[in-house]
Amino acid sequence: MKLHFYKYQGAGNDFILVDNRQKIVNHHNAQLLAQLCDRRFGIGGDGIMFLQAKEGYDFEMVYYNADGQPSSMCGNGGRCIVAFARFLGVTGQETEFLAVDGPHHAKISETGDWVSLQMIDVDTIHKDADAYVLNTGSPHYVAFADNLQDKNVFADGHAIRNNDTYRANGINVNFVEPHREGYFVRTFERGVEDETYACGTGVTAVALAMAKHYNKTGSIETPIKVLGGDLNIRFNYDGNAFTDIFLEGPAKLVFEGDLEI
Ligand SMILES: N[C@@H](CCC[C@H](N)C(=O)O)C(=O)O
Repeated sequence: MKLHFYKYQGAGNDFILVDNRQKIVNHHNAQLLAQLCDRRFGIGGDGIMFLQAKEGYDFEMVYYNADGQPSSMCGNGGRCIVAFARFLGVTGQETEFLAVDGPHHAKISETGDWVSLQMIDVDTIHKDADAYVLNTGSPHYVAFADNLQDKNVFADGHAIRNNDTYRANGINVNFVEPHREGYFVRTFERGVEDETYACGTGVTAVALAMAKHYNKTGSIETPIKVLGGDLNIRFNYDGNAFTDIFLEGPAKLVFEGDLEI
Protein backbone atom coordinates (compact mmCIF):
# COMPACT_ATOMS: atom_id res chain seq x y z
CA MET A 1 0.00 0.00 0.00
CA LYS A 2 1.00 3.64 -0.42
CA LEU A 3 1.66 5.53 2.84
CA HIS A 4 1.10 9.29 2.74
CA PHE A 5 3.28 10.80 5.46
CA TYR A 6 4.31 14.18 6.83
CA LYS A 7 7.63 15.05 8.41
CA TYR A 8 7.67 17.58 11.29
CA GLN A 9 10.36 18.89 13.60
CA GLY A 10 10.18 20.67 16.94
CA ALA A 11 13.54 22.27 17.83
CA GLY A 12 15.21 19.54 15.77
CA ASN A 13 13.41 16.60 17.43
CA ASP A 14 11.94 15.14 14.23
CA PHE A 15 8.94 12.91 13.62
CA ILE A 16 7.01 11.13 10.91
CA LEU A 17 3.30 11.88 11.15
CA VAL A 18 0.45 9.90 9.65
CA ASP A 19 -3.20 10.92 9.49
CA ASN A 20 -4.77 7.64 10.60
CA ARG A 21 -8.30 8.85 11.32
CA GLN A 22 -9.60 6.34 8.78
CA LYS A 23 -7.48 3.56 10.37
CA ILE A 24 -5.77 2.82 7.07
CA VAL A 25 -2.43 1.91 8.66
CA ASN A 26 -1.87 -1.00 11.03
CA HIS A 27 0.74 0.55 13.32
CA HIS A 28 1.54 -2.60 15.32
CA ASN A 29 4.47 -3.55 13.10
CA ALA A 30 7.63 -2.58 15.00
CA GLN A 31 9.97 -3.64 12.20
CA LEU A 32 8.16 -1.45 9.66
CA LEU A 33 8.03 1.56 12.00
CA ALA A 34 11.75 1.24 12.80
CA GLN A 35 12.53 1.06 9.10
CA LEU A 36 10.45 4.18 8.37
CA CYS A 37 12.39 6.03 11.11
CA ASP A 38 15.75 4.82 9.81
CA ARG A 39 17.74 7.76 8.41
CA ARG A 40 19.39 5.70 5.67
CA PHE A 41 16.81 3.11 4.67
CA GLY A 42 13.64 5.08 5.48
CA ILE A 43 12.17 8.57 5.86
CA GLY A 44 14.12 9.24 9.06
CA GLY A 45 12.88 10.42 12.44
CA ASP A 46 13.33 10.26 16.21
CA GLY A 47 9.82 8.79 16.32
CA ILE A 48 6.62 8.17 14.40
CA MET A 49 3.10 9.25 15.37
CA PHE A 50 -0.38 8.38 14.25
CA LEU A 51 -3.16 10.95 14.58
CA GLN A 52 -6.32 8.98 15.30
CA ALA A 53 -9.95 9.80 16.00
CA LYS A 54 -10.97 9.62 19.67
CA GLU A 55 -14.41 10.21 21.12
CA GLY A 56 -14.48 13.12 23.57
CA TYR A 57 -11.23 14.60 22.21
CA ASP A 58 -10.10 16.39 19.06
CA PHE A 59 -7.78 13.44 18.34
CA GLU A 60 -5.55 10.80 19.89
CA MET A 61 -1.73 10.85 19.68
CA VAL A 62 -0.27 7.36 19.22
CA TYR A 63 3.51 7.58 19.59
CA TYR A 64 6.37 5.18 18.80
CA ASN A 65 10.09 5.71 19.33
CA ALA A 66 12.53 5.31 16.42
CA ASP A 67 13.07 1.68 17.46
CA GLY A 68 9.45 1.00 16.49
CA GLN A 69 8.32 0.39 20.08
CA PRO A 70 5.41 2.24 21.72
CA SER A 71 6.62 4.49 24.51
CA SER A 72 5.63 7.03 27.09
CA MET A 73 4.88 10.71 26.37
CA CYS A 74 6.84 12.71 23.83
CA GLY A 75 6.64 16.45 24.53
CA ASN A 76 8.04 17.71 21.23
CA GLY A 77 6.02 15.04 19.43
CA GLY A 78 2.95 16.36 21.25
CA ARG A 79 3.69 19.88 20.02
CA CYS A 80 4.27 18.64 16.46
CA ILE A 81 1.05 16.63 16.34
CA VAL A 82 -0.88 19.70 17.51
CA ALA A 83 0.59 21.70 14.59
CA PHE A 84 -0.30 18.76 12.30
CA ALA A 85 -3.88 18.62 13.64
CA ARG A 86 -4.21 22.36 12.96
CA PHE A 87 -2.79 21.87 9.44
CA LEU A 88 -5.37 19.11 8.79
CA GLY A 89 -8.20 21.29 10.14
CA VAL A 90 -8.89 18.84 12.98
CA THR A 91 -8.53 21.64 15.57
CA GLY A 92 -8.68 25.42 15.89
CA GLN A 93 -6.14 27.55 17.80
CA GLU A 94 -6.76 25.47 20.95
CA THR A 95 -7.08 21.73 21.35
CA GLU A 96 -7.74 18.97 23.83
CA PHE A 97 -6.23 15.63 22.81
CA LEU A 98 -5.49 12.27 24.38
CA ALA A 99 -1.94 10.90 24.69
CA VAL A 100 -0.50 7.88 26.49
CA ASP A 101 -0.15 9.83 29.77
CA GLY A 102 -3.68 11.29 29.65
CA PRO A 103 -5.45 14.36 28.26
CA HIS A 104 -3.43 17.37 27.08
CA HIS A 105 -4.47 20.94 26.38
CA ALA A 106 -2.51 22.99 23.85
CA LYS A 107 -2.57 26.36 22.12
CA ILE A 108 -1.18 27.05 18.67
CA SER A 109 -0.08 30.39 17.23
CA GLU A 110 -1.92 32.12 14.34
CA THR A 111 1.05 31.17 12.14
CA GLY A 112 0.50 27.50 13.03
CA ASP A 113 4.14 26.77 13.86
CA TRP A 114 4.50 27.61 17.56
CA VAL A 115 2.82 25.42 20.17
CA SER A 116 2.30 25.71 23.91
CA LEU A 117 1.53 22.26 25.33
CA GLN A 118 0.33 21.55 28.85
CA MET A 119 2.22 18.69 30.46
CA ILE A 120 1.18 16.41 33.34
CA ASP A 121 1.56 17.69 36.92
CA VAL A 122 4.63 16.37 38.77
CA ASP A 123 4.87 15.83 42.53
CA THR A 124 7.81 13.46 42.90
CA ILE A 125 11.53 14.01 42.32
CA HIS A 126 14.11 11.48 43.50
CA LYS A 127 17.87 11.86 43.82
CA ASP A 128 20.35 9.36 42.37
CA ALA A 129 23.64 10.56 43.88
CA ASP A 130 23.89 14.15 42.55
CA ALA A 131 21.36 13.62 39.74
CA TYR A 132 17.61 14.23 39.80
CA VAL A 133 15.20 11.55 38.55
CA LEU A 134 11.59 12.39 37.68
CA ASN A 135 8.74 11.55 35.33
CA THR A 136 7.28 14.33 33.18
CA GLY A 137 5.28 11.89 31.04
CA SER A 138 8.51 10.01 30.30
CA PRO A 139 11.25 9.08 32.80
CA HIS A 140 14.24 11.41 33.01
CA TYR A 141 17.64 11.56 34.67
CA VAL A 142 19.02 15.10 35.07
CA ALA A 143 22.71 15.72 35.83
CA PHE A 144 24.85 18.85 35.83
CA ALA A 145 27.73 18.92 33.35
CA ASP A 146 30.65 21.30 32.72
CA ASN A 147 31.69 22.21 29.17
CA LEU A 148 28.49 20.64 27.89
CA GLN A 149 29.13 21.66 24.28
CA ASP A 150 32.21 19.38 24.26
CA LYS A 151 30.77 16.52 26.31
CA ASN A 152 30.46 13.03 24.82
CA VAL A 153 26.70 12.83 25.46
CA PHE A 154 26.35 9.58 23.54
CA ALA A 155 28.96 7.72 25.61
CA ASP A 156 27.95 9.12 29.00
CA GLY A 157 24.19 8.98 28.32
CA HIS A 158 24.43 5.42 26.99
CA ALA A 159 26.36 4.32 30.08
CA ILE A 160 23.77 5.75 32.50
CA ARG A 161 20.76 4.47 30.50
CA ASN A 162 22.31 0.98 30.53
CA ASN A 163 23.56 0.82 34.12
CA ASP A 164 22.09 -1.71 36.60
CA THR A 165 19.48 0.77 37.87
CA TYR A 166 17.99 1.76 34.51
CA ARG A 167 18.83 -1.01 32.02
CA ALA A 168 15.52 -2.90 32.29
CA ASN A 169 13.05 -0.02 31.80
CA GLY A 170 15.41 2.51 30.29
CA ILE A 171 15.62 6.22 31.04
CA ASN A 172 16.29 9.42 29.11
CA VAL A 173 19.51 11.11 30.24
CA ASN A 174 19.75 14.91 30.28
CA PHE A 175 22.92 16.93 30.93
CA VAL A 176 22.50 20.56 31.94
CA GLU A 177 24.60 23.66 32.49
CA PRO A 178 23.51 27.24 33.23
CA HIS A 179 23.21 29.37 30.08
CA ARG A 180 22.28 33.07 30.05
CA GLU A 181 19.06 33.44 32.09
CA GLY A 182 18.25 29.73 31.67
CA TYR A 183 20.02 26.49 30.77
CA PHE A 184 21.71 24.58 27.95
CA VAL A 185 20.59 20.94 27.77
CA ARG A 186 21.69 17.87 25.78
CA THR A 187 19.73 14.61 25.93
CA PHE A 188 20.39 10.93 25.23
CA GLU A 189 16.99 9.41 24.42
CA ARG A 190 15.75 5.94 25.26
CA GLY A 191 14.19 4.24 22.24
CA VAL A 192 16.30 6.31 19.87
CA GLU A 193 19.37 5.09 21.79
CA ASP A 194 21.24 8.18 20.71
CA GLU A 195 21.48 11.88 21.40
CA THR A 196 18.63 13.86 19.85
CA TYR A 197 18.62 17.58 19.02
CA ALA A 198 15.89 18.24 21.62
CA CYS A 199 13.65 16.40 24.05
CA GLY A 200 10.46 18.11 25.29
CA THR A 201 9.76 15.97 28.36
CA GLY A 202 13.53 16.19 29.00
CA VAL A 203 13.79 19.98 29.08
CA THR A 204 10.62 20.02 31.18
CA ALA A 205 12.29 17.63 33.66
CA VAL A 206 15.38 19.87 33.71
CA ALA A 207 13.34 23.04 34.39
CA LEU A 208 11.52 21.38 37.32
CA ALA A 209 14.70 19.82 38.74
CA MET A 210 16.50 23.19 38.58
CA ALA A 211 13.65 24.90 40.46
CA LYS A 212 13.97 22.27 43.19
CA HIS A 213 17.78 22.44 43.18
CA TYR A 214 17.86 26.24 43.57
CA ASN A 215 14.80 26.34 45.92
CA LYS A 216 12.80 28.56 43.56
CA THR A 217 9.05 28.65 44.14
CA GLY A 218 6.14 30.55 42.62
CA SER A 219 5.39 31.13 38.97
CA ILE A 220 8.55 30.21 37.07
CA GLU A 221 9.61 30.59 33.44
CA THR A 222 12.72 28.73 32.23
CA PRO A 223 14.23 29.28 28.76
CA ILE A 224 16.27 26.30 27.58
CA LYS A 225 18.68 26.12 24.66
CA VAL A 226 19.06 22.73 22.98
CA LEU A 227 21.09 21.63 19.96
CA GLY A 228 18.11 22.22 17.65
CA GLY A 229 16.90 25.56 18.95
CA ASP A 230 15.15 27.16 21.91
CA LEU A 231 12.33 25.95 24.15
CA ASN A 232 10.53 27.54 27.07
CA ILE A 233 8.95 25.96 30.14
CA ARG A 234 6.41 27.71 32.40
CA PHE A 235 5.06 26.24 35.64
CA ASN A 236 4.01 26.84 39.22
CA TYR A 237 5.94 25.30 42.12
CA ASP A 238 4.78 25.48 45.74
CA GLY A 239 7.76 23.57 47.15
CA ASN A 240 5.96 20.21 46.85
CA ALA A 241 4.18 19.92 43.51
CA PHE A 242 4.68 21.34 40.04
CA THR A 243 1.44 22.36 38.33
CA ASP A 244 0.28 24.23 35.21
CA ILE A 245 3.39 23.07 33.36
CA PHE A 246 3.63 24.31 29.75
CA LEU A 247 6.25 23.29 27.19
CA GLU A 248 6.52 25.92 24.44
CA GLY A 249 8.40 26.22 21.18
CA PRO A 250 8.47 25.74 17.41
CA ALA A 251 6.75 22.87 15.56
CA LYS A 252 7.23 22.92 11.79
CA LEU A 253 6.24 20.93 8.74
CA VAL A 254 9.41 19.95 6.83
CA PHE A 255 8.00 17.94 3.92
CA GLU A 256 5.36 15.40 2.95
CA GLY A 257 5.49 12.45 0.64
CA ASP A 258 4.33 8.99 -0.37
CA LEU A 259 6.10 5.73 0.26
CA GLU A 260 5.23 2.22 -0.85
CA ILE A 261 5.11 -0.02 2.27
N1 LIG B 1 11.52 13.17 22.36
C1 LIG B 1 10.53 13.04 23.33
C2 LIG B 1 10.63 11.89 24.29
C3 LIG B 1 10.17 10.61 23.59
C4 LIG B 1 10.04 9.43 24.50
C5 LIG B 1 11.37 8.94 24.99
N2 LIG B 1 12.27 8.60 23.95
C6 LIG B 1 11.12 7.73 25.89
O1 LIG B 1 11.00 6.59 25.40
O2 LIG B 1 11.00 7.93 27.10
C7 LIG B 1 10.12 14.34 23.96
O3 LIG B 1 10.18 15.37 23.27
O4 LIG B 1 9.63 14.35 25.10
